[in-house]
Amino acid sequence: MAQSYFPAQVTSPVKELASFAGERQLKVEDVQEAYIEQKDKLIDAIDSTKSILNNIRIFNRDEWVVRYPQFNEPTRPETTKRPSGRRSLTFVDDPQNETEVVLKRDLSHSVSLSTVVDDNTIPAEQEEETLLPSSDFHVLRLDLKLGVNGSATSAASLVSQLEKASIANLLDERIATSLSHVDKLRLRVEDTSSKVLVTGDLNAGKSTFVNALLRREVMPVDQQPCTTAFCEVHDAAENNGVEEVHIINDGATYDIKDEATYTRAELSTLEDVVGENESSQRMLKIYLADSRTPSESLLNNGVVDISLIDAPGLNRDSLKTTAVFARQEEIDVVVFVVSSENHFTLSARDFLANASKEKAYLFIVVNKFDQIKNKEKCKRLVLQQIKELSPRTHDDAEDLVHFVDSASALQPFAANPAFDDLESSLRSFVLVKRSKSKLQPVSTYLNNLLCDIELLAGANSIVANAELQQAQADLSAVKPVLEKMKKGREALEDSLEAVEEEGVATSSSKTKSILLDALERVGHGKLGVDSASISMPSYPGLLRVWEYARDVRKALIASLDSAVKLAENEARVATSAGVDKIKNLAEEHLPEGVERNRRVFMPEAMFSTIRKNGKGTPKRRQSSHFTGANGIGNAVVAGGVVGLGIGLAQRPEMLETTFLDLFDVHHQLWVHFGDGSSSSSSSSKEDEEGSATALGLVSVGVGAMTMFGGQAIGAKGIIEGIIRVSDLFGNETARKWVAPVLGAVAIGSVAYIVLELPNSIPKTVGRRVRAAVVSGNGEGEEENVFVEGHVVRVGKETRKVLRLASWDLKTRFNGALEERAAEVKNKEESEKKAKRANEYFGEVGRKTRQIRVDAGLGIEA
Ligand SMILES: Nc1nc2c(ncn2[C@@H]2O[C@H](COP(=O)(O)OP(=O)(O)OP(=O)(O)O)[C@@H](O)[C@H]2O)c(=O)[nH]1
Repeated sequence: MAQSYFPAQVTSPVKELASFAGERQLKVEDVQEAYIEQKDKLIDAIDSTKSILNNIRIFNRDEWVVRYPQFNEPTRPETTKRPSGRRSLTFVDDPQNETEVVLKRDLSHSVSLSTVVDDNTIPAEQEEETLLPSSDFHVLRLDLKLGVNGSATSAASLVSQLEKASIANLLDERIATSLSHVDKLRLRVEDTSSKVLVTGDLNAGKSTFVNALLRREVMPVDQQPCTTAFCEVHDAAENNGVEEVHIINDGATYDIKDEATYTRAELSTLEDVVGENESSQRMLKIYLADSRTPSESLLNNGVVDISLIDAPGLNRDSLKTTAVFARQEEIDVVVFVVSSENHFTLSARDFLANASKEKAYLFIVVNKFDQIKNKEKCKRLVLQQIKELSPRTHDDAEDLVHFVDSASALQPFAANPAFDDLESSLRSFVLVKRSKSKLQPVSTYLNNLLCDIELLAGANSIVANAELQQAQADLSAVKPVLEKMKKGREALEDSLEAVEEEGVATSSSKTKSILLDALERVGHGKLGVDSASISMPSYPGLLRVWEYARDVRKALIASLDSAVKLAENEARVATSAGVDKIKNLAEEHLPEGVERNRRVFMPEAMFSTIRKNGKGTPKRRQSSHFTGANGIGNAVVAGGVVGLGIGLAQRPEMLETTFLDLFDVHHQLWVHFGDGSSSSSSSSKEDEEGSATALGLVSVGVGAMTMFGGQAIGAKGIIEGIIRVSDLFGNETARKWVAPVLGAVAIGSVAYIVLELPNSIPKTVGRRVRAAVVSGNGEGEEENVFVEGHVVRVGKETRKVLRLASWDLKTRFNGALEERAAEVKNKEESEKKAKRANEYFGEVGRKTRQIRVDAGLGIEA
């Protein structure tokens, strides 16, 4: 079949000619059809390949850094159970990361690449197969040489040192080069021109033969050897249908569009032109209109634009030029004309010997056969000579050696089957030759290129798939964490707020109850708290009543301070509990891998406003409730506490003992002569009960007398007492009784007072101490500044600590949340990218294979 003109593989010239012999019976039309079909397929394949390559470049630039794979011998020895062709696939930018693959060769010489699961127990047939055409690159290979001391190290060792992006750039450049080559190939495939060089001995009838092929007497024919110019005959269609001669100017490269490169001449003047250029081996372009149908015409055959070159006859001068000419790549076929009368001359032998080395495609026309009488003998002799000169031509002599009479072929209506056979053979030969010389190299290059693309796509598919799986695995790990965090965020914030509020509430309420209780007790002359370190002084006797009052005051005040400390300790406990809760919340809400707050809460650092630096200079305290896990630094020294009545024992005014600590005149009067509305507190009620007798009153008046044993009392106090008493007894009757009554009362009172002092002093002092820390608002409403102040202070301190811990957790949580969100976003992008790349390369692989199938390149459908 015609198809066999285009075998998939390049065969040896001998085989080619043999195949040509087998196709002898083929009609020219079949050959033409097959040629056109193959040409169109190749053009389509070239266009599709170009589009794929351009697309890969864009994809490489915009979406995915295309990786360049390399295959090495396996690092592990192959087991007998394993299929052969095991290779380790690595990428040059990442040579350490090996993937084991199996390359299988099937009958169509394709190679399959199997992704191998590392587990040896998995049977080979379960392996997922990706068809790949080859194990190595042909066209897209990055052939880099690195010269070290004159020796080149392997390309692989160089590229492995390169960055992923650099390799992608190198690959891009390689693709660009390949694309421009493909463009050239396209031009080559599209170029339908084919040159047939007609040469031979002097006067062998070359011009006559060319004229016979053209069925026109165009080339000058002479008995004398004359032609020295190379006359290249083209279809006039190439010259806008105009028949004329273009004489190429000396030194110019002919370009039909550039008139400066040639001189025009009328076709009718060709003989003269040839004559004029006899001495110079000039090149003439002759444009001829061939009126015959494409199936008849050689020049205008509808498939290939054949141009015939009538070369000068071979002699010592022209031999070299013609030989060089014949070697040119654009010469598809050399037709050698030999006169049957003369056989092969020395020059002819020389030329043929060389040409058969260079060009296997020789077509031999033994001309002037009509002149030979003993035709068989002649044939035998000529073939014998051909056998010696070009055995391959001799092997295919039936097609390649023709014995004709060119002169008679020009005669109209004269049957010339030998010449017709020659012409038909020549046309087929030109086409077959053309497909070999033009289409086959293009097919081979394109096939190699497509195999490379397929390999590249397959390897990148593997990477993309691995990255996709990695991204999906990462996502399935990190996404639920993010979701949980997002969902838990509000709950965490609420919990933190609750912990803070609860801590503050507990601290505050404890403080309030402890201090109220303590105040209550102090108000009754008892120690605010039971403390081993504080005790009420024992009564030292009347004469040291002043010291007693002072010691009682000290003790009571100290007990209040102690109560404050107790409250603070309770707050510490509550705060610690809160901090622990926050820690638990951290465990509950912070994802793994997020560093927990490693600072340790130091409850003792609470309620200290000053810490000392190394030099002992007081310094404002910063957030030092927490210290580093190592405990270094941040040591907090509980220092003096000031403000809000804190550290009462250190406030001199609180420790000042006055006369009123012994006899609280104001209190007594207020109790008895006040408006009675001061019973808001239970303590004042008790005061009332305890002193609602005249004795209390009298004690005011005479109490001053007891002072002599102690500190001096101001005269004001005494006079005040006397005046009050005299006021009471202002009338006559009273005056009469006053002395004895007064005397009796005084004696009784003094006795009572003296006896009562150990009890009354603590109460008086306690009441006064209480009153000093609890201030009234002037409207009878008592505002417990002491308690409220401490409640606020303790609450604030608790809140400060808990808020700091909450803030820390929130910051960590939000940081971790943002990190996870960014990670998820990142992984989602990777997933998308890998997915897209996986699909893309899969599609490239499929398309590439389809192109090869469609163009009949290497693989069958
Ligand atoms: N009888 C006969 N004469 C031929 C045949 N072919 C050519 N001639 C004659 O041979 C002579 C030379 O023919 P050309 O065609 O000029 O030969 P050529 O090889 O072109 O000559 P150069 O280019 O000068 O070497 C002419 O007189 C032709 O008529 C043929 O087949 N039979």
